[in-house]
Amino acid sequence: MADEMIERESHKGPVRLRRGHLETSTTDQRLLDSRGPGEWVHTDPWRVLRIQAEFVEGFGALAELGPAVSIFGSARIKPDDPTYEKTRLIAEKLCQRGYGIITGGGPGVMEAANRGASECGGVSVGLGIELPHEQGLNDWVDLGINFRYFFVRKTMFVKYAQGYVVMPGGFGTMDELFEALTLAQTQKVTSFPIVLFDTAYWGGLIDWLRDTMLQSSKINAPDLDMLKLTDDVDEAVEFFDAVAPG
Ligand SMILES: C/C(=C\CNc1ncnc2c1ncn2[C@@H]1O[C@H](COP(=O)(O)O)[C@@H](O)[C@H]1O)CO
Repeated sequence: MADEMIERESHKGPVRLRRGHLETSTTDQRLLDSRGPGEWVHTDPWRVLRIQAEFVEGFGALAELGPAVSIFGSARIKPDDPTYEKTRLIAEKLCQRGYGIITGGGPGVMEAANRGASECGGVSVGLGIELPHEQGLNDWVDLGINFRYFFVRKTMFVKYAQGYVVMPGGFGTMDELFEALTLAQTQKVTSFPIVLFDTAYWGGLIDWLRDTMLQSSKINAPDLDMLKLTDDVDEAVEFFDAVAPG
């Protein structure tokens, strides 16, 4: 009888192992008994798990955030720059209207925005990013998460904000602005108001978008409708009334 010849068998989920396929140790034993070479932690499959873990941490920490506005702008301005005080004021006024403030958690405009929110007693979120020259989160972040991956962090800015305020800034700020414009244009997000604050700084860009990009049919007129260009703190804040909380 064939059955009599089978002395042992083991199961791995739906897989049945007999004779030469039988293993002499358990999965737990193999995990705990050996360290083995460590290069695999630098492989893409392992990175995928780290990326997944970052999404899980971010979604978990921000799930109950409530209405919020993300504020972007230069990491390089100092507190004596007039933009710093304007940013602080915008964050404070948004906070008084019930919005939490989300920033990149760094210095400059980010610090000013977190400061405005924190001093007003509101929700002050900083989504930091691991950089070669570590800056750490600014002192006014009350709920902070440090990300390894830019694209995971950028998902959080969009997902947990009802709109953006974009202060004068450089490449990082432009990246955040144009990602939101692209997501809205392709209808990946709906109703996403964006304030561009400081007409002297952003006016040239708006002119170019309208006179060159739109004029040569690379975008459509409604693509520009969600942008509000202003120098006025109250006007900037009131622009979000269309999506006001409560
Ligand atoms: C270069 C300096 C600090 C870098 N620290 C940053 N920390 C957090 N987030 C940052 C940092 N630098 C850029 N960002 C992101 O991009 C936007 C600002 O970039 P820009 O090029 O200055 O416009 C900002 O909104 C962040 O999300 C200064 O010592």
